[in-house]
Amino acid sequence: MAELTDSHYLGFDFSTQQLKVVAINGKLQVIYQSNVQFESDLPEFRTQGGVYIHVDQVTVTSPVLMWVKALDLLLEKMKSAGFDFSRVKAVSGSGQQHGSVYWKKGARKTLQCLDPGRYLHSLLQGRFAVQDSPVWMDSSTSEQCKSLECAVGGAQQLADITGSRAYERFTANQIAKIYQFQQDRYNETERISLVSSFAASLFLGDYAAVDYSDGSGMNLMNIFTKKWSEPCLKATAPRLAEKLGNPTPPTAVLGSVSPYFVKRFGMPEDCKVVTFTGDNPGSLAGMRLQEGDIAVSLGTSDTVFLWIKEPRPVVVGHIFCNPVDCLSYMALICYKNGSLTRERIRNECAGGSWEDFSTALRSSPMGNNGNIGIYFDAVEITPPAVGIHRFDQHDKKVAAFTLEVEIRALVEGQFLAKRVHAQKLGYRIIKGTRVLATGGASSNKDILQVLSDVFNAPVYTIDVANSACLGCAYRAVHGLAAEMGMSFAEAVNEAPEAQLAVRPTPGAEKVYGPLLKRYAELEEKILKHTT
Ligand SMILES: Nc1ncnc2c1ncn2[C@@H]1O[C@H](COP(=O)(O)OP(=O)(O)O)[C@@H](O)[C@H]1O
Ligand SMILES: O=C(CO)[C@@H](O)[C@H](O)COP(=O)(O)O
Repeated sequence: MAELTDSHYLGFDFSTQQLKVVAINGKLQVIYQSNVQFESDLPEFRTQGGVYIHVDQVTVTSPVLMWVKALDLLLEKMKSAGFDFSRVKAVSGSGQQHGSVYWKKGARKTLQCLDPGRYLHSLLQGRFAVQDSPVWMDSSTSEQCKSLECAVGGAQQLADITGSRAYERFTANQIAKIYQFQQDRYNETERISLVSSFAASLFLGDYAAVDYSDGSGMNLMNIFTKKWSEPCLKATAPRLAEKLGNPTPPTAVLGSVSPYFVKRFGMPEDCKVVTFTGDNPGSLAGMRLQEGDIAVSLGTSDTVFLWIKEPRPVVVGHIFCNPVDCLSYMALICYKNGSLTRERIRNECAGGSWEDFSTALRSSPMGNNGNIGIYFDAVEITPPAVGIHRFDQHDKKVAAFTLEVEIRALVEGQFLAKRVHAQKLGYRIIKGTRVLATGGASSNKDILQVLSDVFNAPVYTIDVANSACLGCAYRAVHGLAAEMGMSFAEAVNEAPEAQLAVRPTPGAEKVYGPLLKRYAELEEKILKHTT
């Protein structure tokens, strides 16, 4: 038993607004958590919530060195807090999906001989061909999307290969844009990483492979053969396969940590680096999602995801390889207007207070007296539309709502969209369905109550709001166990179960049934006017 509590496993998450870490012991108990906020802890990079929104409003990037410096800061913070690195048996992690990092020729050598007397950010300065990495919030690559779909015979054909039609934020389209507009930078690039494999490379002291699950968010990998698709590579940029390396199973042990971490932080020489993955796949692991459950992540982006066995890619949403079971898949729908839109409405309608935002939700009726709001501050992903759309009970467009109605309309509209789209993907809410909620906003019970009412299902949460970090700490444990043939479920069997947070209010289905139908029709109408 002592052996179990003595061993430590780390899970990192390089997400949009912050870098977070969770440490667990061999009994899967959380023993440490910390984070570094990009905007407030690293003000020298002058990001807004970790990103730069460019003047065209559609190009969105993050400075790659900020992520490196955040890791320096977080590790120093852990050291000052007395965290015992010498007990760490394995490290894994996740990153915001789709974002890409361009390592300059020669960077591999630098990674292989990092001087433990210096910070990573000073060692890696000048080692990137592109300083500002395109991230998932970018929607500037419509042209590249069109030509990728055209090259493989259409949107459905691309989905049949890669699990998704072409999306602006997907890495192939971002790489194509860099090749077309910054060819010298592309030519200077020795390796292209995802945010997840970039982070793994820092720990490994060498280029880390892209895993199947995060690799599914690139429009480049065949999700069935788990190899790069030749037609997609060819349509994106020349000599791309050699810059990507081969994809690897998410459970693979990549090697031991770089001597940098042994000498600087006292990690054991045989501490393993388990493949890093995307943050949503990481959350699937953290929530120990089971078939039949539906997960709703309320982070910077909102996402809905499911565990599926038989993938049937369509042109709505995405199919990714499953991060914990190579024979399964996960379906995912992503929304750009998540927490940032809730924050805007909180600031405008509740004086910047989540408490007052919650009071407004509690004091307004389910169904909002028939008022529906659709709030796309930025061009949405599902559906690709923009603007603020308010409708009264007769579906008549109105210019404004009262403050309380506006707050409820936003939250109800966001959850109606999720249920409508999940059902379009084939998901059915049945008796016994559990909604598992995670992400920053899942700490808000009043938001969860609306989620539970709209889905007419109980909502469960886990103790750690950052399920991606926790999931990656679990994945670190499993990485070692998988080498002995153990499944993920077996490896984390003892982990705490998700807890019931809220149950649906009686009568909810009667209220939201008709609203779901109206929401779907109104969204169709908006989309018709957009395209
Ligand atoms: N009490 C709350 N109610 C609603 N939203 C909240 C609350 N606390 C935090 N949040 C939201 O959580 C978001 C961050 O979520 P998180 O999952 O940590 O994001 P990411 O992983 O993308 O960095 C913030 O942008 C904030 O709007
Ligand atoms: O684009 C997607 C998923 O397809 C996003 O969900 C990103 O993975 C960003 O994650 P958060 O930082 O919002 O958790």
